[in-house]
Formats: sequence, C-alpha cells, structure tokens
Amino acid sequence: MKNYNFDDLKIACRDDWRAYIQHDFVRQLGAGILPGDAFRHYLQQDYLFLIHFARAYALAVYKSRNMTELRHGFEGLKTIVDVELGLHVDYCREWGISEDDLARLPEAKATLAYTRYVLDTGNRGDLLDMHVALAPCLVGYGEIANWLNEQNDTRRGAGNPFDAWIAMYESDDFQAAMRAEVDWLNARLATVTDERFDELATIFRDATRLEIDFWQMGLDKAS
Ligand SMILES: Cc1ncc(CN)c(N)n1
Repeated sequence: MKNYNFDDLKIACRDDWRAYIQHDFVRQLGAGILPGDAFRHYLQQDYLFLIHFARAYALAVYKSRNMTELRHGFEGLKTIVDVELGLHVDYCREWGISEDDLARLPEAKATLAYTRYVLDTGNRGDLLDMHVALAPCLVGYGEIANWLNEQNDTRRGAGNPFDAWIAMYESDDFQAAMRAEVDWLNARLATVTDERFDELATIFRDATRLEIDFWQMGLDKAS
C-alpha cells in the first residue's frame, strides 16, 4: 500500500488537471484579453456556484465526527461566505451586475451539474469523499493564480481589467485556506488503500472535468 498524498490525485488525472488550470479562459483572463461577455456570464454563474459550495461546506461540517474536522469544515465555509462571496458581490457591482440581478439569475447547466455533483458526492459518501470533491475548487483556483503569475503573457495592474480577480486568489487568506485543505487531505490520503484511492481519484477527476466545463461555459457565451 502506497503512502498517498494530494499530488497523487493530480497525477491520476494529469491531463484533465492541466486542461483546467491552463484553460483558454484562464490564459485570456491573465493576458487581459478575455471578452467582457464571457467574464460577466462567468461571474454571474459563479455567484450561484459559490452559494451551493457554501452549502457543501456546511454538509462537511454536518458530517464531522470531531472538533478538528468540524473546525476545518467551518473554516472552509467561512472562507467562501466571508472572503469569496463578499468580494464576489462587490466585484459583480463593478462589472455592472447588482445583487438584485444576481438574485434573479437562472442557473446554467454547467453550474447545476457541478454543484449538484459535489453535493451528491457528499451526501452519498463520507467526509473524505466530500473534501476530495471540493478540492479542485479551493486548491485549483489558488494554483491558477500562482500559475498565472508565472506566465510571461500575464499582465498585472491597471492594464488588466481582471487584475482584481487574480488578486483575490493570490491573497494570503485564500492561499492559506488552500494550504490547509492540502494538509488536511495529505493526512487522510496517507492511510487509504489502493482501492479507496482509485475511488477518490475518480471523484477528483470528475470534479476537475466539471471545472473545465465551467470555464468553457464562459467562453461559449462570448462566441
Ligand atoms: C467554478 C469555481 N470553481 C472554484 C472557485 C474557487 N472557490 C470558484 N469561485 N468557482
């Protein structure tokens, strides 16, 4: 039995993980050339996405068996509600989308598919299944901000209309939440059997594929 860790999940779906982190939507956003309609559609759907993800963290809290697990789930819930959703609503306003607009939004199929997949995985499985399904979201966006900062094409500052988006995910708060999630997963994955790892890798791959669809939804809106 191998001593698994979070990197093994990424290696198990290497191509999908790369397609997610380095998606054209991400590249264009980093270069500041993403069409405004694509970003606006993404922002609107991401508001709905984040509400369901907050519910998924609440489910992780509910499924906790001790204080450590409960605190970990609660910290994830707080990051989404206090940090990400708060910034998101302000950011939407800057892009001409009011809270009333957000409250009336119809949910796109890609949003429905991804959020309900994660909630179903959490309902059906245990806390580890749930956190593995959540990981592409929390860890992926932190990694995307870091990856963008390493690319020559990425423009930072006032010349890039999406600069604040990158700043949100490179922020100390978000990066700390990402590291806490990886540490938590590393500790749990170290003790799983090969069969259990394969089950978890399937969940991780499916959630990653649904992230790719989410980016694509934004790009398709602009075409
Ligand atoms: C679709 C999606 N995935 C991930 C994140 C980062 N929490 C997000 N805001 N939206």
